[in-house]
Amino acid sequence: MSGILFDRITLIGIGLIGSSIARDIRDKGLAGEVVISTRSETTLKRAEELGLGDRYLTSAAEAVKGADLVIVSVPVGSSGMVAEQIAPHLKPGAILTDVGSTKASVIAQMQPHVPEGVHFIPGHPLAGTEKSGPDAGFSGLFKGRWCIFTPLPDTDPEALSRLRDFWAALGSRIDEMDPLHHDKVLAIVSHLPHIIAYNIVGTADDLETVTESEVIKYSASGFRDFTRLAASDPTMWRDICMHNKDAILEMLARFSEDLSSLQRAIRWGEGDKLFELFSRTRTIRRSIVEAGQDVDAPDFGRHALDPKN
Ligand SMILES: NC(=O)C1=CN([C@@H]2O[C@H](COP(=O)(O)OP(=O)(O)OC[C@H]3O[C@@H](n4cnc5c(N)ncnc54)[C@H](O)[C@@H]3O)[C@@H](O)[C@H]2O)C=CC1
Ligand SMILES: O=C(O)C(=O)Cc1ccc(O)cc1
Repeated sequence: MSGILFDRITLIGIGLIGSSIARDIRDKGLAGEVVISTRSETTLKRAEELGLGDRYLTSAAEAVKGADLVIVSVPVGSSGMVAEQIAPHLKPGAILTDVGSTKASVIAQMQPHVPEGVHFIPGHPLAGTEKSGPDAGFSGLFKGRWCIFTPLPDTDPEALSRLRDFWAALGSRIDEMDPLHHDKVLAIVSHLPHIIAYNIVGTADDLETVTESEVIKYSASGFRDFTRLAASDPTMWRDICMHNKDAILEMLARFSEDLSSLQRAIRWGEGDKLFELFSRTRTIRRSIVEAGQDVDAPDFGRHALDPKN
């Protein structure tokens, strides 16, 4: 138990991320009241069955009334529409935040709707899995993981400090970044790996000389890791690709160049070149493990690797 940080918290979108936040709020007693809104009746009903909040509404506009903290957890392509719906109903002094995987586009979509007196602080917890929906969430998802804020230049320090306290109560480590820089960093560490995974699994699926049953049967190798990422939600990843287009294309150009160089080294039997690259990348992995950011870190890794998930 951490104690009440906000009298009323409204969660818009109750999928993997929204429901994980809801579970932590409930378990740690961080809010006087939790109001949940999502546009699908079925998802809302499921959230109620799971006991994720105190009140459940399909209308986001109704749900934000009187809320001290509003957290938008919807696919990034829907953030502008949600902001437009809720804007006239936000309480003066309220904090409005999001969890979207891209930041410059979310800011461009949401900020024009945010009324004077409401503190809009964009955020992104770097924690998740390939699952989606309210059943996929779990408490402790954010423990030991980074949460990056990309505050706007005139952000109220008091509001920022309250939001930092909230994410700290969920166990997150907190950083701040310029939105465009965030989008570049995430393009290489998160968006490209997913795109590469979608691509390699698609390539395997298209092969004429290797059957689908062979791919499934023998995939207990490197390929298996790619299939986990490639099982991620299509709506979410379509939106990320469309809303972080420039940074992703920049990283893909670099990636393709480096891949061509690797292809050339293999073609010409340049063993030393291959050995040098594979040794360099190995040290990156070691640094990640040493920093506690590998899959065996906190609850995230164990959950994601559990065959039931
Ligand atoms: N899945 C992950 O690993 C991570 C996702 N994110 C970001 O978090 C956000 C949510 O992702 P997930 O929870 O994984 O997705 P999800 O698919 O599990 O849940 C999305 C939720 O948004 C609702 N929704 C969709 N459009 C809506 C609208 N117009 N109005 C109201 N509700 C709407 C859906 O009904 C659902 O409840 C996305 O922006 C994603 O980029 C951030 C970190 C990690
Ligand atoms: O499942 C994985 O490996 C992830 O990388 C989850 C994830 C997806 C999107 C984000 O913006 C942050 C984390």
